[in-house]
Amino acid sequence: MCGIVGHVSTSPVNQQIYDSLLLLQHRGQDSTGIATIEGNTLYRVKAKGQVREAYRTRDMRSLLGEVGLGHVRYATSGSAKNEDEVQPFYVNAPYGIVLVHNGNLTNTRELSDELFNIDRRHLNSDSDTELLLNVLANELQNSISEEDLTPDQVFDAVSHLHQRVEGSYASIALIAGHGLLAFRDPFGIRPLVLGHRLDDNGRDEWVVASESLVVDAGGYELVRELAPGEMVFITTAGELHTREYDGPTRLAPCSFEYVYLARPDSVMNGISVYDTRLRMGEKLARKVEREIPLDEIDVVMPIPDSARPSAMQLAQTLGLPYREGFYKNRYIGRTFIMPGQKVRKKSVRQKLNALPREFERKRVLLVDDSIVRGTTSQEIVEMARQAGAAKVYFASAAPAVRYPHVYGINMPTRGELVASARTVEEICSVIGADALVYQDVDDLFAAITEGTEMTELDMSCFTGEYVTGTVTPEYLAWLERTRSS
Ligand SMILES: O=P(O)(O)OC[C@H]1O[C@H](OP(=O)(O)OP(=O)(O)O)[C@H](O)[C@@H]1O
Ligand SMILES: NC(=O)CC[C@H](N)C(=O)O
Ligand SMILES: [Mg+2]
Repeated sequence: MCGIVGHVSTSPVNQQIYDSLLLLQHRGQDSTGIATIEGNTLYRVKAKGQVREAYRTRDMRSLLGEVGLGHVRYATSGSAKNEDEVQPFYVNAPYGIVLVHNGNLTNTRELSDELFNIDRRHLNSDSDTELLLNVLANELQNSISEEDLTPDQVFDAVSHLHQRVEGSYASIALIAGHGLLAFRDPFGIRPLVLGHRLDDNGRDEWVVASESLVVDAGGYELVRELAPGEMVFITTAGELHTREYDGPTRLAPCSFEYVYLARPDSVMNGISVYDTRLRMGEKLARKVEREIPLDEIDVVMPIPDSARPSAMQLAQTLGLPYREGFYKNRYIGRTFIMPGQKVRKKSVRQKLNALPREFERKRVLLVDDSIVRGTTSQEIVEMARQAGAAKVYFASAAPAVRYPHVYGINMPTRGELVASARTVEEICSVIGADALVYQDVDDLFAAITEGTEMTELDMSCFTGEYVTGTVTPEYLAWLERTRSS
């Protein structure tokens, strides 16, 4: 899951994009890029690392114009180390297009073949985003008529793209001399919101972003979430055009956004991420109550940061004391989205430190939002014991992650998942806990959708059922052979 943002403004846009990217940093730490357009000229700066260290003043000054986009990357295709895959990607025809993408395409092999053998396009990286951009460029080239580019021609091109591309994609592109295009895949797997504000002279300004907190922080009004398959085109003059996709669509957003990826102060598909995490805590509390006698738990503790709302609510529901026993070094990023198991393992110890006073002779229930590779839970259980805990129980606000995630979260192989092919007892012994409680799949579904009209979620990493239906055992085996993280 990467973070993407696009701004159509009435004043220079470089600083606004930078500020928005800082707010989306939790969605990707591998690399970042910004592009702007002024007239027919495209400007672009890309760098590895996080937003704060990536851009210099002279880079920012070189980004001219009042329309632009930005990206923070968490690689799911190709490699985090490859500089050629840092987004935004660029093609020079038609017009000059740059594009950013959050998501992961699942028919990359077919697309590569078609683009090379039929469309005669040269691709120079292993990034699925380069494929997405080239499909867009090709379809745009085909839909342009004699007169200059119209929103309808742009929308026709995206409709054709929807027919060719499979997997997940929320995407923003700049078309030089024309405007900003945004679109969401027909299953709405990855998020994308639209915001609006008026400048001091009453002129329209727009923002499109992965999360609503960017809209709030920039002083915009949230217009709405883009519908599955929907396309938005905003001209450089700030005129908004939208079109629904007339092919088949279904809203099945990624449940992992609510569990871990998104910031709790964002609202996704009309659902507050914070509220869902509270409800996860409530439902998990009921399960804990059924599995561990409550008089055997002295204290409930969160694994900072993401588990805090769930742990707090769990403690309150059970009437147990809530304590913070682990302290976090705020200068270390999120460990799960770091590339490579060695660096992830080392970072957990650097990131979290146990406060012995909270552990000595206590029977503690540790709560995390999820257990994926088990990197965090193994280290944490050991740290709790070293700090003097008498018993260490562990509860996960998400169900067991047993299957690869192929829609934009980097867990492509079963082998790396601690819960794959293991029973709960076996996982408990791997992480070294005295008891382990997982949220039930139905309870997670209810925690996210309760009180809403949402009927479907992508929960594939918990259930093995992939919403796009194109993820075959052969594809998963190929993914395992070609990608390990
Ligand atoms: O089982 P694992 O493979 O270790 O993955 C799961 C852990 O990784 C994430 O934390 P992370 O440190 O990335 O971010 P956070 O500070 O937002 O909780 C998540 O919140 C879990 O704690
Ligand atoms: N996490 C994402 O959204 C990744 C986007 C794209 N697949 C990449 O690897 O760069
Ligand atoms: Mg965590």
